[in-house]
Amino acid sequence: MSDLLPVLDAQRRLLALAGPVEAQTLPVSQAAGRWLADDIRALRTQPDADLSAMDGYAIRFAELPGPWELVGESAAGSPLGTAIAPGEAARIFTGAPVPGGADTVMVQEEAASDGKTLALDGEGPSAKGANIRKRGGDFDEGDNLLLAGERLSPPRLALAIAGGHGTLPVRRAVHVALVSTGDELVPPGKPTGPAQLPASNAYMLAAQLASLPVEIHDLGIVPDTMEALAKAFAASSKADIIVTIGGASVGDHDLVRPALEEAGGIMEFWRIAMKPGKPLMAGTLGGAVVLGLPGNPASAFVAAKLFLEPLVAALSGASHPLPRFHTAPLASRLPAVGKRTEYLRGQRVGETVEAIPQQSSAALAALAEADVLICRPAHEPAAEPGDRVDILPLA
Ligand SMILES: Nc1nc2c(c(=O)[nH]1)N[C@H]1C(S)=C(S)[C@@H](COP(=O)(O)OP(=O)(O)OC[C@H]3O[C@@H](n4cnc5c(N)ncnc54)[C@H](O)[C@@H]3O)O[C@H]1N2
Ligand code: MOO
Repeated sequence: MSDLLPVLDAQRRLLALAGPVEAQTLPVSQAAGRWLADDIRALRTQPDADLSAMDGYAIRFAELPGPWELVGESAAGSPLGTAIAPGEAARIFTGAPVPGGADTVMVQEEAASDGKTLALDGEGPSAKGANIRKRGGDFDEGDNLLLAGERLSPPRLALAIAGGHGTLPVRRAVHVALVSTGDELVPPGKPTGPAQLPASNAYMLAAQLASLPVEIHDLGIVPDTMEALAKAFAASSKADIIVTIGGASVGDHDLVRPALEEAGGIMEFWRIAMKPGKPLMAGTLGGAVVLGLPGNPASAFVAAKLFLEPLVAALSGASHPLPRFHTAPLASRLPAVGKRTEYLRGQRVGETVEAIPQQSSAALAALAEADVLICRPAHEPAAEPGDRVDILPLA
């Protein structure tokens, strides 16, 4: 077991195997969720004028409590056009430019007006400039709004558009080939004999990647023969990432590593100090990164969370591709950890978390119940109720 690679070392070695895919320019309507390939500067100032933050009246603060003569209105998109003179006020709406001469907006709830004249009817604005969003209060033209390597979250996408951009430089979608290996596997919905089971992992992995910018090529089920695996590798050689599922361990039918080498690929590392997911393998084949995931469903899921999702993010240009752990207090005791870091399938109980009793890496029913992974580093002593543990929320 001494040759098992610590998880963080393995993650770093994996992410070092390939750089980001090429950049492309996409219309903003297609750029959500992509990672930026360049910094984004503001092409305009926002707001580009002093705007009213409320519905009310534009006045001079020094003239409070009025009365004023009403001389017109300023609405969002159609400004008053002239400045107000002393003794004058203008009707104004949220988002409308404040007319010249005015320096304050009085909210309509604190005003009395017959449409021609206006007077204070309440406390009134507390200071000069009240209820006005100053020009450039959000950002100024030329400001650096976003950095290369940041992901276009919904607010960041909106910020880039507000900054004047109609297209954005992003990384293209990452092409991921999925290869399910095993003579026992049967396509979904087909009858199974006692020695068979439905091939579920590729669908789980595709769903795990669904929120990332990927194009999935599912090569289906490949029998446990060198020829079949060699054909699958050849068919997926244009992918950025080739994911094999199963056949990663040490049995006589675990052929992924020899088949990769036979196909001209290079194995970079194999076997990680993690539970589940130990037999994970990484390598390269031409320009593709090959990730060999274990076949057990919980092993494949956890290995994909810790390795495949970060690899996709790194190839997509992410500056911080590794998952971010949180902490939560334990609801119940956990035993001391052995030589492999454990990723326990867990559930939230109020503010606390607890491990599901069934931790077999073959148990899909238990995996499907989990809403967190509880991370317990190798060699940690037992943890008591209330102790904080690292968790990775699952959607
Ligand atoms: N002597 C040893 N045996 C095993 C070791 C070891 O170190 N020494 N490691 C064990 C661990 S840990 C794991 S995890 C498994 C992983 O083995 P493989 O990656 O070779 O996976 P398979 O044997 O092909 O399959 C394991 C299990 O998962 C099922 N499976 C496979 N593919 C799918 C799929 N696409 N969808 C659903 N289920 C799938 C398969 O039928 C098996 O039941 O090895 C241990 N053995
Ligand atoms: O690593 Mo295996 O994934 O422990 O069952």
